Amino acid sequence: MATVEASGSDEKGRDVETSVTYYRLEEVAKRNSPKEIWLVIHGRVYDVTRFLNEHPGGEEVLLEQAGGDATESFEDVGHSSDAREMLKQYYIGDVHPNDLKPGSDGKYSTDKSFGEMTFAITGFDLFLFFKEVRLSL
Ligand code: HEM
Repeated sequence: MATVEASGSDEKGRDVETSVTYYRLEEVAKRNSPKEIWLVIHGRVYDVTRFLNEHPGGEEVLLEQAGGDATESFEDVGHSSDAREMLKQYYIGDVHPNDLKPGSDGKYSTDKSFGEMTFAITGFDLFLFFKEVRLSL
């Protein structure tokens, strides 16, 4: 874990101070039991321990993802904007830059979500390609 602090001024010249805590994936991976559950979603780390009993989708799905990258399963469900807003309450920091890779969409993500995202894009590209071929025959 490392906390980086930065200060500067915004576009209106006001002083701004910010800090972000970085977690290595191996630290996140240890928080994988009902006693303590952390998840990674889009390169951010969330401590969802106190959310376990409140999650409308149940605790089982959170436990399955505990300690790992839940980006794909979070997106697959098609969570509402309310659900995305709720994420803020559980945010504790970002994944350490050394554990992130750039994706083809220009965004950084962990190896796991990167790999799956690349596959999804390739699969869809192929689908479009074959549709195109069929249409042109
Ligand atoms: C901190 C992370 C999460 C938050 C804040 C969250 C929040 C919510 C909320 C508010 C709902 C109600 C429906 C909606 O508003 O979209 C919901 C439903 C659900 N969530 Fe999550 N969720 C999180 C993570 C996950 C993960 C990692 C999974 C993994 C599969 C998951 C699976 C589901 C399912 C299956 C439902 C039920 C959908 C339905 O019955 O229509 N959620 N979640």
